[in-house]
Amino acid sequence: MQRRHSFSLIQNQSTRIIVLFPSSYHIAVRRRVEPSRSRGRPRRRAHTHYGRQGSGSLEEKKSSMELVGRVRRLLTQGGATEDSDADDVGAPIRVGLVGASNISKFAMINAASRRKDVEVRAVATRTPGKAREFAATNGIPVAHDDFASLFADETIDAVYISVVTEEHLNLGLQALRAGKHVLLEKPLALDAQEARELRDAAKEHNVVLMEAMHYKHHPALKRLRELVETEAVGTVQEIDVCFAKFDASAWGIGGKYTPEKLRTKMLDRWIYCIDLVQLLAPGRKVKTVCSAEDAGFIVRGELELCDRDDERKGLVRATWEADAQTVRILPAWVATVQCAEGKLVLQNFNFPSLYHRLYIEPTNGPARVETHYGEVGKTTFEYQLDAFCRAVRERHVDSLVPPEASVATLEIVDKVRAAFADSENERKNESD
Ligand SMILES: NC(=O)C1=CN([C@@H]2O[C@H](COP(=O)(O)OP(=O)(O)OC[C@H]3O[C@@H](n4cnc5c(N)ncnc54)[C@H](OP(=O)(O)O)[C@@H]3O)[C@@H](O)[C@H]2O)C=CC1
Ligand SMILES: O=C1OC[C@@H](O)[C@H](O)[C@H]1O
Repeated sequence: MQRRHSFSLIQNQSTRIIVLFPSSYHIAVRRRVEPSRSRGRPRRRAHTHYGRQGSGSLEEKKSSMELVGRVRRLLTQGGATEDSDADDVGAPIRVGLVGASNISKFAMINAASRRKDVEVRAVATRTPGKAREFAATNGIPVAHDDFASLFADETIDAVYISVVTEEHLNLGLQALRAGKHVLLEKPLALDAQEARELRDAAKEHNVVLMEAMHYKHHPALKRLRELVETEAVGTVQEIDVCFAKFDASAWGIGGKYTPEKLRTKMLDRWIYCIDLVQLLAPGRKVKTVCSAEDAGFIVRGELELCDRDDERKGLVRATWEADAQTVRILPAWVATVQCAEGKLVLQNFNFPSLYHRLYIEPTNGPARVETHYGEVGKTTFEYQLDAFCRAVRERHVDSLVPPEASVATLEIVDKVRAAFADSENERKNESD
């Protein structure tokens, strides 16, 4: 294949070349990483994936316009169409926002505006006045200056919590105990024990608890799972996930994180890597954390996953890396699944509704590329809201996102954290 590089960056100690050509969705990522300190083996293969070639054709222009339409749909409110959701499901679900966050605009306000069966009725913030301002800007009828009065509001059926992760347990428990259904931003909690407490409270109060892992509900992810499950290119051998996005604060722009804050900030990104590994290798348990390294804005890990019943059968190696420090124009959110008879690559697994490419590359056969946008432009958050509404109406959370899955993911996170500590100690000992 002929390569066209429109933009490239060579960056940082771990050698990374990023090539981007957003107007034609041409994103290439090449990574070459030094051998792992702990095992002396290369942590990653270098790999490159190129989208469609060329630019300027009618088809290119059409797809650029489609991209613009998808971005607009994410950023704006819109009316419910005639055939949009459940007219006959009875009264709308009345939602309260816990936190006046940016993400709540996309994940709840804009998503709800496109359906008739959800009403965003109230918002609460801890900072007096902020809720009123947010309500006025976003057309929300009720504003509360504290969370307790939102939880006590009997006109609210469900809440969407999108405040800092450190507060998920506290506010999640208050909401569940008040009998509200809860859509709780990812990561569900800081660790597995907190997640278990939330899961148990939801059960006790017979309400729905769903983690807002929006990406999972998109058709592109469903297709990737189907290809894995049907062994389209053989059994899974290795899963490699990269979640990388520039963060200004990593460079001291717009405020610096404290070391504590940095840890949760990065967890809020690398949780996706572990979550995706879980999604693609369901029912497996972590046999070993081969290596794990937390270097602030770059967090890496390597796991061995084994079948629950038979450790010799189907060992899968999973590697992942989250990076907020590399300068990049577009995020690199890439999942690579190496199978016995080929490879599957999903570019932009995190926001597939904006753009994505799914590469299917059999070892002995022609490679192909697929896209799965589902309903034109429908965002990952709209798919997520479909699932949440279904869960509320049926009192049953989708098999993609039950609280057990969040607990299982955080159990792996806890193991990885323990390995971080080991690798830090190892490094200290080496330098002494
Ligand atoms: N699904 C997705 O794509 C995304 C999800 N997220 C998730 O959303 C959540 C919030 O993200 P983040 O970027 O940290 O949001 P922000 O730092 O923007 O905070 C959002 C809200 O949190 C409130 N807040 C901050 N600290 C506290 C506290 N101690 N107690 C109560 N409220 C508090 C802020 O209130 P105030 O203004 O009054 O300080 C603000 O309303 C996280 O769980 C994150 O993982 C974030 C981005 C994207
Ligand atoms: O959930 C997220 O996805 C997008 C990221 O930019 C953000 O930091 C994270 O919270």
